[in-house]
Amino acid sequence: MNLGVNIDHIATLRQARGTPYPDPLAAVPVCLAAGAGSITAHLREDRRHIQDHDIERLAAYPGLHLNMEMGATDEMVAICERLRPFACCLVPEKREELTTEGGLDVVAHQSRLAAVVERLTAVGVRVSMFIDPVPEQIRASRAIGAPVIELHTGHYANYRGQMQSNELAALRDGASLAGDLGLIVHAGHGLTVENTPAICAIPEIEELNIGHAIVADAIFKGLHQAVADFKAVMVR
Ligand SMILES: CC(=O)[C@@H](O)[C@H](O)COP(=O)(O)O
Ligand SMILES: NCC(=O)COP(=O)(O)O
Repeated sequence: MNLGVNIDHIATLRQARGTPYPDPLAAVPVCLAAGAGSITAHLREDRRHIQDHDIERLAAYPGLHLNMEMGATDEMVAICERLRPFACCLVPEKREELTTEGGLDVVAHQSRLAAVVERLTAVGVRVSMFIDPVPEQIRASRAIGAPVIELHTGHYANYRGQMQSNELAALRDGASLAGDLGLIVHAGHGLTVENTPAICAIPEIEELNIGHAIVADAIFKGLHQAVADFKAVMVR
C-alpha cells in the first residue's frame, strides 16, 4: 500500500509569515526516505498554502510521483496540462472552507469532468476523482473514464461511535464496488495513526494520502519518524 504525503501544511507554516522557510520541497527526500511513494500537494485557487512556484518545482523534481490536487477549473486544468505531474486528483473547493468538506459531485458535472479527464489523460496525467463513498458517485467516476478514485475519509475520521462504524461500512462497500468496476482505489483526509489501520484493512485500497496529521506529528517527533510511524501501521 502506497503512502502519499500531503505537504500542504508545511506551506501553511511558511505562509503564516511569508518567509522562504520552511520550504515544502525540503520535505520530499525526507518523506521518500521514510517510505512514502508519492507526494501530494493541493494548489488551491486562493493559494492559502501551496504556491504556483511550489507545484512547478515539484512537477520538475526528478523521478517524483507528484499527485497534484486541484479544482476542476479552467485555470487549474491549464496549469496541470502544462506541468504534466504524474497524477492529479480533482477535489471540490470553496474559498470559505477551512479544509475539504466532502467529495466532488461527479454525477452533477459528468460532461465537464469527462472532458477534463480526456484532456489530462491525453498528456499522460493519471486522473483521480476525490469522492464520498456513494455508489452513484463511484459509478459516475467510472462512466467518465477516470481510472482512479480517492475515497473521502473525512467523515469517518470525524465521526464517533455508530456513525463512525456506519461510515467505515460505507467505505468498505464503496471500495468493493469500485474494485468490481475496475477502478483503482485510494483514500484520504483526516487520517491519523490511530484511525488508519481500519482503512488499511479494506483490501481494495492501494494508496492513502495523508498530510495534516503527519505534519502535526512531525512537530514533536520529526518528519522522518512521523512518516515511518504511518508506514508501520499501513500493513495488511
Ligand atoms: C482533498 C483533501 O482531502 C486534502 O488533500 C486537501 O488538500 C485538504 O485541503 P487542505 O490541505 O487545504 O486542508
Ligand atoms: N486527499 C487527502 C490528502 O491529501 C491529505 O488530507 P489530510 O491528511 O491533510 O486531511
